[in-house]
Amino acid sequence: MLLLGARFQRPLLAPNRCCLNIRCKVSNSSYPHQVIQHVDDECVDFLSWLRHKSGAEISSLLSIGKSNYGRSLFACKPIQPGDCILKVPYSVQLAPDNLHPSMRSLLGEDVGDVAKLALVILQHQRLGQASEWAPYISCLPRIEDMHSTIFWSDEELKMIKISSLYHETLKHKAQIEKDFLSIKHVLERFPEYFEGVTLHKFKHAYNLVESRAWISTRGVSMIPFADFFNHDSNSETDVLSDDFKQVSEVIADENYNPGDEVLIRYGKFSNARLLLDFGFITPHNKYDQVKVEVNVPQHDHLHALKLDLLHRHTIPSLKDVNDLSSLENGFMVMEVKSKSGKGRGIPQSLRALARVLCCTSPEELQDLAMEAAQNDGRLARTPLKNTDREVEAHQLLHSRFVHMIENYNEALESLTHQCSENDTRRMQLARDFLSGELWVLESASVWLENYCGTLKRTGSVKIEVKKI
Ligand SMILES: C[S@@+](CC[C@H](N)C(=O)[O-])C[C@H]1O[C@@H](n2cnc3c(N)ncnc32)[C@H](O)[C@@H]1O
Repeated sequence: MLLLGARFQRPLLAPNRCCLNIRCKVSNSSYPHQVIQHVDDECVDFLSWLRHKSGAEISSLLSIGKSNYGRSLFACKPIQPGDCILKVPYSVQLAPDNLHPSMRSLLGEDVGDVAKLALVILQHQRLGQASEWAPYISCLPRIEDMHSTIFWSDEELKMIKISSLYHETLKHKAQIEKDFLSIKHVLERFPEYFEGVTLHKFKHAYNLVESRAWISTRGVSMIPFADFFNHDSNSETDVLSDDFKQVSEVIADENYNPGDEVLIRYGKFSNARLLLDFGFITPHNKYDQVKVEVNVPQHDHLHALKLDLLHRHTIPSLKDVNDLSSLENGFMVMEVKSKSGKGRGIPQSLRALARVLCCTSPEELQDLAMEAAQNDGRLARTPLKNTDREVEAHQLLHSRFVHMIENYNEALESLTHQCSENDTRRMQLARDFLSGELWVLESASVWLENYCGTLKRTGSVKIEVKKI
């Protein structure tokens, strides 16, 4: 979901999963999506309905059209940085408090806002034209047009089995099933609204919320019209919420010509997150990251000592996935941009773990513990004094990356064979997704190789000490 920026208050922090973070921008070329833009006839009613319902002008600068990304917003007049391009009052946003109190009162505390808002959508879907929200509800995509991995079949999911997204998807599907069980009694209690609502339909409504709602002071909100913005990870524009004026608004951060598609940034999301929540990925995503798991091997004769040392140096207050506290969860690696730079993109905590893994005696571990105590308490954050050991630690990481790269290449190869006859959108998504993760892994592998080579040549870690 999207995270809504706030103007007069700090933005609410997005929990692990959920909602969008609104920003906008258009690509550098002029009229980037103009060729395929056409006025979206289905939405003519929608705009006049929204204006009427809110009693205010929503936007005189944007029009609704279609692009490769589905429904989209285009500049219909010249737009300059600082222009307010859209204002949607809270009164025409859908939130969990739109759920009828008689339904809300039946829900347990464990039922989250996404599930509640999904119920609101299901209710209005059933009401059809009788719903006061019909013009908006009818603009929402059908399940057949949505590609979040939660909708992928087991066969399709196998295509991404190699990535941590596979397990994330299974976990998320299990969560949705749990939520479905928690609201099932409400479905049964109100058959006039929910008869025939299956898990499949609930999942559809659930993902409509996840792919189009913002976290707000009302919990989670669907913001009609604003949710027609598509995503560009390079964009800088936000949707802001003004609790005082009770409106959500978007301020342009650059110039747009009439006909340009206005794109926002939903958040600094990896492709795994985009694919899970929104059903697409962006090529060359600078926020892409890959989960790498490295553990202390069971057969290591210092297994217990190493685990103990690592856990003693875990800082519980840090929930950062790249802290040693997240050992069970792996480490998130991002693209390493320069093969000779500082290796930014590979978490320091992962390199620290590799240094610990390479220790072969209790004394070496003891030295690391003492060094940590003399510094900021963090373990193995500087290169090992013993250059051979430092090289060994990074070679260990390098071999882990090489292994993953081989597996990714194999997975991609098998997809290429499968795709020749029966290419589908999801296969293409799987291929692009895995290629993006492979790119990240290769960049890290090249850096590690270079680091080890330099260390071996110079026989010293002096330069690197400065870099870290
Ligand atoms: C908030 S909605 C945006 C409006 C949407 N295009 C529609 O037709 O209603 C988010 C959805 O738009 C599509 N989308 C947004 N940005 C995209 C992009 N950069 N590439 C591909 N699809 C995108 C995805 O289907 C996503 O789930």
